[in-house]
Amino acid sequence: MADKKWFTLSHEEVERELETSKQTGLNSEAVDKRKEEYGLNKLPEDEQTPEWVKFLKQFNDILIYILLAAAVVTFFLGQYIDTAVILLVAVVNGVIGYVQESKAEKALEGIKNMLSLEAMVLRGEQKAEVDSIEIVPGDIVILNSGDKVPADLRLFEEHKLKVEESPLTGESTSVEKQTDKLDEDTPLGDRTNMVFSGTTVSSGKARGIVVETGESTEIGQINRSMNEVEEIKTPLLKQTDKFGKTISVVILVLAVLLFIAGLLIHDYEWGELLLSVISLTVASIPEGLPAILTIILALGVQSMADKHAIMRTLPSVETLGAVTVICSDKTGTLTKNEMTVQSVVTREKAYTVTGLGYEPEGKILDEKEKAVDVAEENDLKELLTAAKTVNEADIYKKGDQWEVSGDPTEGCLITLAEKSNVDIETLAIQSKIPFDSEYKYMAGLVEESNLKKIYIKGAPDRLFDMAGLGSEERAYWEEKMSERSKKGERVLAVGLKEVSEATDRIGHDDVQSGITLLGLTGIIDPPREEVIEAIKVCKEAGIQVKMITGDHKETALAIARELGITDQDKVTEGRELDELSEEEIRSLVEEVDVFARTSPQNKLQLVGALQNNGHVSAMTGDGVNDAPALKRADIGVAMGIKGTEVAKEASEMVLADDDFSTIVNAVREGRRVYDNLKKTILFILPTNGAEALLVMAALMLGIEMPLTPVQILYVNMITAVTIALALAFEPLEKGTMSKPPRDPDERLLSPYYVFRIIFVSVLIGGAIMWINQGLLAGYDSQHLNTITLHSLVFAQLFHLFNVRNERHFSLNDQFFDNKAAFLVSGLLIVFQLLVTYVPFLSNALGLYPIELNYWVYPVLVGLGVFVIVEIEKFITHKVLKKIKVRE
Ligand SMILES: Nc1ncnc2c1ncn2[C@@H]1O[C@H](COP(=O)(O)OP(=O)(O)OP(=O)(O)O)[C@@H](O)[C@H]1O
Ligand SMILES: [Ca+2]
Repeated sequence: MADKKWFTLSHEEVERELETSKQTGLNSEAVDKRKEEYGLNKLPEDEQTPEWVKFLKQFNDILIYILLAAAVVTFFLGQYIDTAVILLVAVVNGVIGYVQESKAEKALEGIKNMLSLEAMVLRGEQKAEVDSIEIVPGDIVILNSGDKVPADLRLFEEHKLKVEESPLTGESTSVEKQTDKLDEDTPLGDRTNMVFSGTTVSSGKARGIVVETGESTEIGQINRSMNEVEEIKTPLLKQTDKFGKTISVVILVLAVLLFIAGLLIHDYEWGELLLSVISLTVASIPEGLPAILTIILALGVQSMADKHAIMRTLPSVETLGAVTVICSDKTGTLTKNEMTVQSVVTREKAYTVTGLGYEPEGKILDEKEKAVDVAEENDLKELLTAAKTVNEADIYKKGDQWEVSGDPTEGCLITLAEKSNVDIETLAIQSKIPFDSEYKYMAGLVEESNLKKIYIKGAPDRLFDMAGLGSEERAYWEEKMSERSKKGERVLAVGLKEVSEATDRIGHDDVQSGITLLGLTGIIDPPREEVIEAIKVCKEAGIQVKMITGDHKETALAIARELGITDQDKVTEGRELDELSEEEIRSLVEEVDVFARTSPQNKLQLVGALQNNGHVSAMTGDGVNDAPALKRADIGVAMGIKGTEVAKEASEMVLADDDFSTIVNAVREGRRVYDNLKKTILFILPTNGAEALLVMAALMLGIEMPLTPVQILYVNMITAVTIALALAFEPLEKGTMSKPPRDPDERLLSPYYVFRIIFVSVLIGGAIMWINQGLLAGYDSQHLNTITLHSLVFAQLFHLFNVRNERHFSLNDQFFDNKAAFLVSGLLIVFQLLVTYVPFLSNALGLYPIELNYWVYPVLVGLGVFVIVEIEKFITHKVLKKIKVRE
């Protein structure tokens, strides 16, 4: 169908052509049939990189090049076993890297599926949310502000629709749309009666008939994928990449120098010398490190997803751990978004309402607690009619639970109307002003017994202005509003305006004056209990929490105080921000925690100011106009439930449950992942350091090599791949969440860490030298090699338990929490026994099946390393603390 010019047809013709109905949509049989005929509504997957290319890519690494060069050299020296083992290591390393990368990719893929695009369609007379890949030609799609257009549509109904078509045309300004047919030669950018798959609705709403799906859509023909695949490399991994390159250069230079020194000082035979230098090179390369780091990140993303925080990019996992301020919406994030109207005030009377939740059971009582007859209360009756009419929500029973579809603020008004003892009418709306958080009200034009009027509901302060109240009247309403807001209730005002009979369209200009207030409704929205705890956690962790809400300042403050966000009375309104200079906002934002009546632009001002103050900010948002602030924030957080597609796309993280505590949990997870990445590096590098020292010492002293290249490779692989993996499962250290966030510019390897790596390398290397040259001097090389290998492995095994805790080792429950640490320790010991006593393996590695008493040495080296490093940690922390105190 792709060559059909749908825009040249009237929408009635399109309707006939596609055998559908604008009123009822397709029925399920038709949908099933068309799915078979046209296939799913998706673009072909991106040209997949073949698996073998992905595998070969693993070898495209300078460290591996060095290994391969070593293999070539050993081959020409006739050391075929060495060649084979070096090649084997390169291959094993490639396989591991490949498997890890596929795993990470799968995890991201799964998470992407969790974010699949939904679309609202009309099917069999019912509105329904469906996965957008299920959409077929002829479907009637309903678009709202913030939606992503799921297929190419021919519009037949629109209200102020504006669409951003940059994915298609490259133009970032929004295009206005209409529904009439167009000339055949209209270019793509001007086909205003169509909307195209992949573009987004920036404002307004519309309905259209699906004319093209999948590959036949315009975007499908351009063949650009809708979701670009995220890069797997994160800033941290890039940092380690660079680090790897630096190390390689250092190693190569060292190797050359050593080779020359060896020739000059000891006049070794050059072949033998070359072998030793190769040992050094191989020893110093941390082959397994990159793979381990990737898997730690991928596991982190996975565990965040399990906790309802869906990360859209891998680097954000690291950024999360550095967050210093969280800016949150109020409604639905800090509160439950379960609205109940508890009171109504009109010009003359005040009423209370019984019942909780959306269940339409309860009574409207007067001041004497007597059920009122709504038929006799004119203002109340009209208020209920207006509230029910200018309303797009619905309540329905699901099991024994009453639920709301649409905006809960509107749903509770339906429930209120249902509690009336007389039937409240829903009038037909002839023209409407949809709700927009910029304007904070919503209105509809209705006609009742030949009288035209506008019903309006929205923020009281806005409606007061429109009503042009006298000072006495204003004082009356302000007091009624304030009474309720101070209790944390959300107050909504309802009003009307009579208009001339000729009016058939309304806009914002028509409601700026002449409104008659019918009354106010006081709505409770209880805070989420778990948020109180989450906010305490933030405060302890040095993370500031700011409430940025569209609600009234007294309501905002009451809720903020209840949740513990602030204990002061400071609150700033959006319009006050508009008056301030950037400098002033920067200092204000450090002092005020509650911002009320804000517009989406205010959010952008606030993130900007926070960032200029050096903060790393997380910012929540749900609407289209929140997108700029979400993009600007270091971690944009979109709501999974009430958020729009545009908001999700602009953000780094999506909250599956819209809950503030989920953000805090994600930050905690971010800190854990970052700590474990650091610990892994701290753990792995001393293996290489110690080996390099041993090889260098042997060369310089002119003694026999303590390990063969094969043995060195074995040690590197076994420590990196088995023991280090345990660190991925290390729980968050106690006390991490009572420390301030890390400096975002902090280097992965702090000077202290560099010291620690050198210290432990020297410790292990020194201990082994002492055994070889002192205690067991004169023993045959097979014994010595075997004991050296076991000593290295045992030293690292014990060292793992040093690294698990930043401060000092203790036998708390956390120690036992990481089952993986014990599992790998057990496995490692079994491995060591196998390679020593199974003849086939010990031959391959060149090990000697040592007598039992020799095991004393490796165990003592391990224990010694453990104790000394613990002492070093203890002293260092004392010293560091002193330095800090003095500062
Ligand atoms: N459906 C609605 N119809 C009319 N007015 C509304 C509606 N929803 C909200 N309002 C009014 O607009 C104000 C701002 O609403 P908005 O959705 O921007 O923020 P919010 O939901 O109150 O708070 P938050 O930004 O914390 O989620 C509300 O305080 C209310 O007075
Ligand atoms: Ca909001």
